[in-house]
Amino acid sequence: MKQLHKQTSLNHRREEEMLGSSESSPYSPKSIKHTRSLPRSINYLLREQRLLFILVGILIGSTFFIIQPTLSRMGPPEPAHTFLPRTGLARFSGTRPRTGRVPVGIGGRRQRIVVTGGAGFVGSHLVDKLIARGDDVIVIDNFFTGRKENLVHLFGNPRFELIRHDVVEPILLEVDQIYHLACPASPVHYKYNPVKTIKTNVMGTLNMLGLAKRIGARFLLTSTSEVYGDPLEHPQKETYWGNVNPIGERSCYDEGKRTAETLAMDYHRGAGVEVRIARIFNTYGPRMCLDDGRVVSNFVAQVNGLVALMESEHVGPFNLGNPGEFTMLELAQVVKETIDSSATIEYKPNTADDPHMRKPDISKAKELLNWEPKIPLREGLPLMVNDFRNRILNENEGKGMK
Ligand SMILES: O=C(O)[C@H]1O[C@H](OP(=O)(O)OP(=O)(O)OC[C@H]2O[C@@H](n3ccc(=O)[nH]c3=O)[C@H](O)[C@@H]2O)[C@H](O)[C@@H](O)[C@@H]1O
Repeated sequence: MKQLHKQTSLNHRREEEMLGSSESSPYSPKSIKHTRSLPRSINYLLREQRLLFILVGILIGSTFFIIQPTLSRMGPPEPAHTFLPRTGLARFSGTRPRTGRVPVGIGGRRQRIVVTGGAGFVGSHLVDKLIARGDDVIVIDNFFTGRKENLVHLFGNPRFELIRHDVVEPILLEVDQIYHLACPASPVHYKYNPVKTIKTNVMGTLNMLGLAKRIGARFLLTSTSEVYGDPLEHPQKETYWGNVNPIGERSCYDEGKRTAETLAMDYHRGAGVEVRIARIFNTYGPRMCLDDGRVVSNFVAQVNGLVALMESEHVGPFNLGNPGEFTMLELAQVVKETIDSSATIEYKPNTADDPHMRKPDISKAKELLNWEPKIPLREGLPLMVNDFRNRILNENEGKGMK
């Protein structure tokens, strides 16, 4: 009963509302004339000057869109590189404008940079250079051959971060540039676990290229003169395809780096990633592993070449090395003259697949990157040897920090 009563009074109220809206509303006396002749929406617009508001809105909107492009042209030049907000990831469109890149250190904003293998010999010098330039640097290293001592002077610097991580596992970071150096580089180290060396070169490079693609970062690969193998062309230009044994003891490194180059180029062509490829020739200098065992030929000046390449508009590959050629006997002579006159020379059989001669043609780096090595062997060697001596004398060498 109660329910029936409720329903009846509800219907009654609805009827009243309907009547009221069309005939007896005390709130819209002006509209009564129009309601019968015009559709409801037009009637709504005309009522209380809604149309005027709409027209003013359209006028403001179109003024903004006409003026906006002019304003953005008057603003500071936009760097060609896409900078990502710290809070979000963006995808590289593949058609980024290449003009207007502000050279780093000349009024540009500081960059966020990842250096994989940054605790190593070349990597740690590179990190020093980037930090000195004012960038934020994140080092990723699994400390296979790298050492915390190489970076200890940066601990506590708010622009420096160190992450213990193996690049064979993916990692998600937001940065503007990736220098990918992580890889055991000396034969004693890469032959220690050849399968892991290949894995680092393939999976590690894939992961870092994938990251570069995802966040729109520029990616630099440190490849090596080993991609030329035991060269049949001398000196080696970047156009030379090499002579590499695919099944030898050194193949894990040589072929690993060749594959890394292939991956970089495929990400570049296929996914529009901005890649840079450097082929480093044997480098020597302070912080080199004491047991490195590689023949010295270039002081760490290569680091400047890496930065010049990263900031350039050239993909590469670029040979970064010293074209000054010397035999092992000549090198031994320099050591005797500049470091230890009592040193004696021992003759030992060569290791398998060791290249018989190698000499970079660096015309391309000279011309396009304005780079060439500056420190002659006689000056550079004693610097490295002093560093070795200090480290051997230091009781903590190799202990505690690793
Ligand atoms: O001259 C070259 O061709 C080489 O130069 C450097 O190598 P380098 O600094 O001389 O060698 P290391 O001192 O052994 O540095 C390699 C770094 O990579 C790190 N690493 C190695 C292996 C690995 O799986 N993950 C990883 O982070 C090591 O711990 C170390 O810090 C580059 O790191 C190599 O990529 C390049 O091939």
